[in-house]
Amino acid sequence: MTEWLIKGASPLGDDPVDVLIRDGAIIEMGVVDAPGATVVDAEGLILLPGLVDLHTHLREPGREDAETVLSGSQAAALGGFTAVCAMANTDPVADTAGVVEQVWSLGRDAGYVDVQPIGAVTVGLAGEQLAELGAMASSAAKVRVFSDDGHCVSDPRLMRRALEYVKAFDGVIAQHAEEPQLTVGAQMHEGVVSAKLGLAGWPAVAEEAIIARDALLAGHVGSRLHVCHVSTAGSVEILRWAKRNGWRVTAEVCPHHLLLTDELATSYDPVYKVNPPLRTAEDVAALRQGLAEGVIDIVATDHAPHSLEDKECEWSAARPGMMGLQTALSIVIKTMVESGAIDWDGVAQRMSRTPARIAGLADHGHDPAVGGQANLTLVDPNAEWTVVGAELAGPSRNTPYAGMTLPGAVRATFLRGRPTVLDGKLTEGVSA
Ligand SMILES: NC(=O)N[C@@H](CC(=O)O)C(=O)O
Ligand SMILES: [Zn+2]
Ligand SMILES: [Zn+2]
Repeated sequence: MTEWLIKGASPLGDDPVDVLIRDGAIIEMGVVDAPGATVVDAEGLILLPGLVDLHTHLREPGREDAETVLSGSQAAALGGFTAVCAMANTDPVADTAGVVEQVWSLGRDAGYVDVQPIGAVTVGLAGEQLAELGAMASSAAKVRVFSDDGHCVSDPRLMRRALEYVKAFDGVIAQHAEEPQLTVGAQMHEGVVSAKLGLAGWPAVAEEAIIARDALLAGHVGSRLHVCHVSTAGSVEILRWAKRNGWRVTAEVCPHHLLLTDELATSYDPVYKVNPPLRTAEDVAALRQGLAEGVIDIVATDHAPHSLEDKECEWSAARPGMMGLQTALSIVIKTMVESGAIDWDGVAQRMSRTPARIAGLADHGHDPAVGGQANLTLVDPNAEWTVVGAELAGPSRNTPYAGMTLPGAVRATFLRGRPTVLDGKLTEGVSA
């Protein structure tokens, strides 16, 4: 088997070392000479544990015209990820052992990242009847994260039962926090800009009310709650309160909510339409602060590719969601690292270690160390690149960052000791 020698990389920004990889594992770190090994020149590059995304939409089965497990896996590898959690809002919905096993094996065949399926909480995401959570947990896909994402589990009794049920196998319910009665017809954040544009608003309280309720429920039954795509300053306050109470609540923020605001809707370009919506500059500041403090635990992409027909249309007809896998790390560098709010260790914490722990992915989220599995990412912190929608992996191109020049570029990604990306380009993958 091929040996790989990464030369002169800086683990988490520390002093440069060489890293020798064989049979999927790191076998030596320091000043290493290995004549037979293939050398990867990593001078000036940061070495991170492979990134882990807790919130990805892969669209297969059902909307392969927008993304497949293969194309989404490739986008993930290019973005520096070694594992992604695939959301359940596919067609058919991932609400049975059969569907989650199918997605899991498609991911393994694709061979670019570990694809860990998320199971639906309710049958068909309909919010009426619990799905077969136990069967999904004991399937080959070993599901631990359950979510009706795209929809809120709004019935408090059902939410309580789901939280209680997953306790048996240390599962977690990942909630899309949106009180549906408060967002009927909503098109964008409810505020000054929506009033000016005459678009129906999605108020902050619709998110905050559900987070507060679910935190109370999770505290009451002693279960794990994860809050998806936190978007408001008020939500950060509620999470701070929940954590102070010692409840088992974790939360994620998406890159787009760390950078973009509702002002962008004045263009009426549906590329800026997303759930929850882009909020105000005050919300953006509070989210950055919450992420720096650890009140918000992780960054997750909510990568939501959509076909051209679903996105290149008028605002009200467009589907919500934006692509994010290939831009996530750069947006985090731009919003959090360049400002000094977090360092590279902080990036590893929020984009690898903690998401791996929440998802229960034992092989991921470990700092580079001798004996450990080689799931690694090499980043050039000084590179810049300009985003072009048509150059992103997969058939969709709904990126809100088109034309922006972003800092930081992924140069290589290793999955179990084999490169999925080298020199910033995809390899053949690591299947077979
Ligand atoms: N975020 C979005 O705007 N859309 C997501 C669903 C979701 O994450 O709620 C999608 O599946 O397209
Ligand atoms: Zn959602
Ligand atoms: Zn989502």
